[in-house]
Amino acid sequence: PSTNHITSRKRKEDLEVCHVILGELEAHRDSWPFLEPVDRAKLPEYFRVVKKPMDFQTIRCKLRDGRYSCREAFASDSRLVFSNCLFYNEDQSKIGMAGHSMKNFFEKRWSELNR
Ligand SMILES: Cn1cc(C(=O)NCCN2CCCC2)ccc1=O
Repeated sequence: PSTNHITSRKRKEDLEVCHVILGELEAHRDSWPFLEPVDRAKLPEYFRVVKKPMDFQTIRCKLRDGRYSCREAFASDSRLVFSNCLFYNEDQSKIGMAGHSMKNFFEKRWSELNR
């Protein structure tokens, strides 16, 4: 039995699931609004209302830097991308529809890989 939060093998398995899902999110046709942080210069008001901005590039860097302790921390940041989007954008807007599409895709794949 390991002493740390999760065994190194479990941690490795956790991170593999995250790499698989993140790759699929980045490759998805509806990922375009989420690939990079919202541009503070173009949309300053975004940062006045969205308290915790998040995007796939930031998640990729955190994953690469070993800053996710477990797969649930990765899932939490992924869900933050979608909740920010649905908070800021109308459902029927192009970005709002992309947010719904990507959220549904994420939750389906997350449940499949965690069954
Ligand atoms: C997630 N999200 C993104 C934006 C946005 O403008 N992203 C830039 C999208 N562009 C497409 C091609 C280059 C960049 C606005 C509101 C929002 O909630």
